[in-house]
Amino acid sequence: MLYEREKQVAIAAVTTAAQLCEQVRREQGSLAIAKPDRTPVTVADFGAQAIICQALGEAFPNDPVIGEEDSTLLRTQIEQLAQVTQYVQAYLPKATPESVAAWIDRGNAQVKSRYWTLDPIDGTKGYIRGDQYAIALALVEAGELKLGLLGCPALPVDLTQPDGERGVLFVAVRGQGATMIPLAGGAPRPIHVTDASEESLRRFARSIVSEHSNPTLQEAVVQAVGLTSPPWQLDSQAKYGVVARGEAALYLRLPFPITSEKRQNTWDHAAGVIMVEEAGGRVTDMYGQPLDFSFGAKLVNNQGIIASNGLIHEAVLAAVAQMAKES
Ligand SMILES: Nc1ncnc2c1ncn2[C@@H]1O[C@H](COP(=O)(O)O)[C@@H](OP(=O)(O)O)[C@H]1O
Ligand SMILES: [Mg+2]
Ligand SMILES: [Mg+2]
Ligand SMILES: [Mg+2]
Repeated sequence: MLYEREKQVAIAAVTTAAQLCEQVRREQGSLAIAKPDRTPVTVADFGAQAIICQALGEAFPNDPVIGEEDSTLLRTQIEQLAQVTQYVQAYLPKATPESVAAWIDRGNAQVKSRYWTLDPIDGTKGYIRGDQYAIALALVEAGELKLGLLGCPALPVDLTQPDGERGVLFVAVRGQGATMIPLAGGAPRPIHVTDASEESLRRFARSIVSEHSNPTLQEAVVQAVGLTSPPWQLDSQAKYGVVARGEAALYLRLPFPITSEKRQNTWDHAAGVIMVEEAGGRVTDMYGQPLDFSFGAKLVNNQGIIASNGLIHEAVLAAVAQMAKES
């Protein structure tokens, strides 16, 4: 099978990173430090990036990784660097503060035709709050997504059973479909988007942090296309997983204001996009253009995200175009 080795290395690395994140959350709770842009980062973000970059570096030494974190801030925080090193040593006993910082910085490479993109914790604010987060890893070749993984340690296997089993790993390979595997171990199960024929599935997914998108406009759009059930509000790319496995018909992430020039980070979307596509859905920007992953860190050619079951995509695009004209 194509990408079999990449898939196995990535599954092992993301699973290990998920264990590290859960252990740090149990032991450190909401502890975080602020980055220069004032967004939070934790010992677990750094530890997960170190674990995954080390594994990718060993298996695919020529592949660059474009990751969210770097070691600049961590190198000035001796205590936190020591803690990250200690957590990483549970899996890599020879790790030192210097090697941990170097593994983290493997995630700041220059983009090449083939590259990996990594968000060691997507939804850090959710992670700190005790809610959803995802470890997101994807492989891009010549601008096309080939492999995507979303480790979601806190996501219920079934969203309607919030007290049931938690912890899933979503895996998608181009042309081979999307699957969900219990993080505790078990067989992969194929997943598919919903046909949204049942009232209960006429739901959409949105961020909890309202500043990350445009909730007012999004509400108007979903009303216009008849997604009248209350939304799933989730941090992180778990939203893409929920669309891919058919629990929501749509994930909308429209910019605020709608004319904003800000661009999305590649690592906030790559793994989620291939998950929805391989589950039978469709993902475009708010103008209906495919997302262009050929640039590296930013989706410079795209604005806004629409990830749907495919069936309602054109109706959503039309509603967004109408709202954008009016606003
Ligand atoms: N003003 C903004 N607009 C859009 N995305 C933003 C944003 N500020 C932060 N983000 C991104 O939103 C991500 C979380 O998204 P969500 O709201 O879906 O959970 C963050 O990922 P990290 O948590 O990895 O930093 C961050 O990259
Ligand atoms: Mg992110
Ligand atoms: Mg992150
Ligand atoms: Mg962040």
